[in-house]
Amino acid sequence: MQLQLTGMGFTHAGSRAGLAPLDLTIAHGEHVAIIGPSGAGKTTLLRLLGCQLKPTQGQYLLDAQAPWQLSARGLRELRSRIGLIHQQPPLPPRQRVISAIGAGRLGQWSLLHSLRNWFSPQDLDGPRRILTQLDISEKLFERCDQLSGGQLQRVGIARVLYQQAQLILADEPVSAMDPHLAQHTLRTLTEQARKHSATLVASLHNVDLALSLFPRVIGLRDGVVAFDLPSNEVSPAQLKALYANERLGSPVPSNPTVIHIPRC
Ligand SMILES: Nc1ncnc2c1ncn2[C@@H]1O[C@H](COP(=O)(O)OP(=O)(O)OP(=O)(O)O)[C@@H](O)[C@H]1O
Repeated sequence: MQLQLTGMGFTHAGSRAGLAPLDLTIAHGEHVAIIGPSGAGKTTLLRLLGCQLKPTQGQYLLDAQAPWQLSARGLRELRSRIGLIHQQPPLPPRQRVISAIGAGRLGQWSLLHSLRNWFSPQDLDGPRRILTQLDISEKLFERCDQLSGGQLQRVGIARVLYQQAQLILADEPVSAMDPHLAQHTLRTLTEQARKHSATLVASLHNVDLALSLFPRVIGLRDGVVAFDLPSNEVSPAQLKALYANERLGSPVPSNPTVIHIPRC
């Protein structure tokens, strides 16, 4: 999907925080990482892109359609093409992993097929294949509340990959994983998104992963775009300025890329 923002901004109700008006175009199939300090507006931007929040200013077009001018049914159809990956996937605790992944296609199935799937999962191979790619296939029949945070995050990713979303919006998708697992998982996500020509926008606190796995990186600070560059053009000085924290003094490392993960 293609995303086009023109002077699009957002202010949270009862607060002055949000997102300053911005112009941004993300091409069909493009992969973009959003980085920036806590409170910069990364989640707010992703929620706007996913049509969960309505902009308070400007225009947002998704594949040349204005989502908020669509009928309720049109908006539902549009949302069914968007896959949201949450830092803490909102999966029912007692639900089995197989059902949680299958639910990714609920918006595409008939009522009858959904009901059948509710009682007995109709497709085992698809979810199992994706879980294998994410190195967690042994959890196919486990309950979601028996998984660790990192395992649950992988189930959330598997659900969106199974959905075959055309736009994937990932908010800190690997934050609960150790560095090597985070790299493997994010690499799998980007490879699968590329294979299906899905547009991918992900917020990440791990700058190394953002720079190594995403060709374009947007730095956000205080609701304002600080830079929007090819990842190989982002300089240490720009990263240092992005994460500078005047209130906490100077914990900013001279080289802010904290975890060094080999690029394979
Ligand atoms: N529902 C809300 N009502 C009022 N203000 C909000 C709301 N949600 C977020 N904010 C404010 O909007 C700003 C941006 O928040 P947001 O969650 O988008 O930041 P973030 O970059 O995702 O942060 P983090 O990295 O900590 O997740 C913050 O100042 C936050 O306090």
